[in-house]
Amino acid sequence: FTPQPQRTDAHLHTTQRKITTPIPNDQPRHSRSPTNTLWMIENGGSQEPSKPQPVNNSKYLLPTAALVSITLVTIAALTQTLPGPPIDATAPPPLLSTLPYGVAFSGSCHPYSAPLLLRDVSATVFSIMAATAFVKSITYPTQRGGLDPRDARKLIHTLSAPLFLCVWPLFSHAYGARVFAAIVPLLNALRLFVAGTTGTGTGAESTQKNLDMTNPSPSSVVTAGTETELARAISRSGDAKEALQGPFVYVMVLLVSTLFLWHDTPIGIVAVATMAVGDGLADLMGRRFGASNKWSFNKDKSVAGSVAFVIGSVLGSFGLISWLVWTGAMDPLSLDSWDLLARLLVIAVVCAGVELVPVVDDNYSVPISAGVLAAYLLN
Ligand SMILES: Nc1ccn([C@@H]2O[C@H](COP(=O)(O)OP(=O)(O)OP(=O)(O)O)[C@@H](O)[C@H]2O)c(=O)n1
Ligand SMILES: C/C(=C\CO)CCC[C@H](C)CCC[C@H](C)CCCC(C)C
Repeated sequence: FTPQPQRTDAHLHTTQRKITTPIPNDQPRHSRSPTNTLWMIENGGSQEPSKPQPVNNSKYLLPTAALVSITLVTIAALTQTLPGPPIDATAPPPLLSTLPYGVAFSGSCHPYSAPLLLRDVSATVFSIMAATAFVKSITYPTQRGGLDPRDARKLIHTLSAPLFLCVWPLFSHAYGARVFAAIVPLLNALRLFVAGTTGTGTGAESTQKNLDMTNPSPSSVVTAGTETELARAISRSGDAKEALQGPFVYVMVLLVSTLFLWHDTPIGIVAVATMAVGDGLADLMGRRFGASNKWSFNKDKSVAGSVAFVIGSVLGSFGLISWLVWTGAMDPLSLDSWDLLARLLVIAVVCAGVELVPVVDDNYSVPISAGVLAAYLLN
């Protein structure tokens, strides 16, 4: 018990004392910091501990960033900087078409018409709202102890990207539609960046850090915004800074695949499905059924997890390719279904091996390996 110097502050009309109590290790993760610093704020001398009410000052981040990005891309489309539908629909226009003034390079696209623009803006707004609602549907129960954070992290990992690719048919056939779609992973990358860099850490840490009563300005009060909730729900250790690791790489892979591969080719689809569904199911199934069948060369991972990886990758890739072809978003491949499944199986088995390599971050190695193999075997 270390009483702080008595201080009253006209601004706060309170005094405070710091009580540090060690927390046993069997306590829930979020309270298992080395010391659970509990700030007691005495209001008028009462000894009742009271937690500061968090101020969500990041709730305007997502809508503001969404409005700015959609406005900028719309202006690009209206000024013909962003190209519309390819003139020769049988041949995808060159990559340069998506770059600013790229249509001048290729000359192979119509202008962005108003109906196409309205469709792509609407699809973007819907996807942003759906992404926020989907993530919230997992972080909300996790924040209240209804879901193990490790399962929450992997459920979001497994489902986010496939669900995003499932809404791709909502976007138009304009070449620039991929730039609108790329706004969705870009905004989530921004959310993760803000959560990981604003030091909103775990419960005690953020309380201690943000309740700096030497500077009782509103900005020093805990900012428990949705970004903090998101970062804690997808963090293995409870440290919000983890949002800048696996999760950030995941959405950047999704951004690059959307912007530069889109559904012109199966390469990005296979890379994303292998990263999301394959690696996600490997974790979820491996942690449950892998205890007795660990690999001899990598005791952290199991045969059960690798089998789940292969099955998830094949079914995820095949399912998403089939969906995009069936909805007309993607041209049919020149392979029949069994040939496609066989090639996807080869890609999945090789990537399952890559996932077992302990010295490389599988958030990079798996999608890159899947994309290179898909370019060779499917394109
Ligand atoms: N082939 C695999 C892959 C994973 N696992 C199980 O899932 C856990 C987490 O797997 P990992 O890929 O290491 O996930 P993280 O690295 O924690 O998550 P991320 O890839 O998102 O960073 C492993 O400890 C193991 O219990 C497994 O049994 N077999
Ligand atoms: C926890 C993650 C990886 C760790 O291995 C994944 C983080 C995912 C982001 C928090 C949210 C990504 C949302 C997608 C870009 C869009 C989904 C849209 C869809 C319609 C639900």
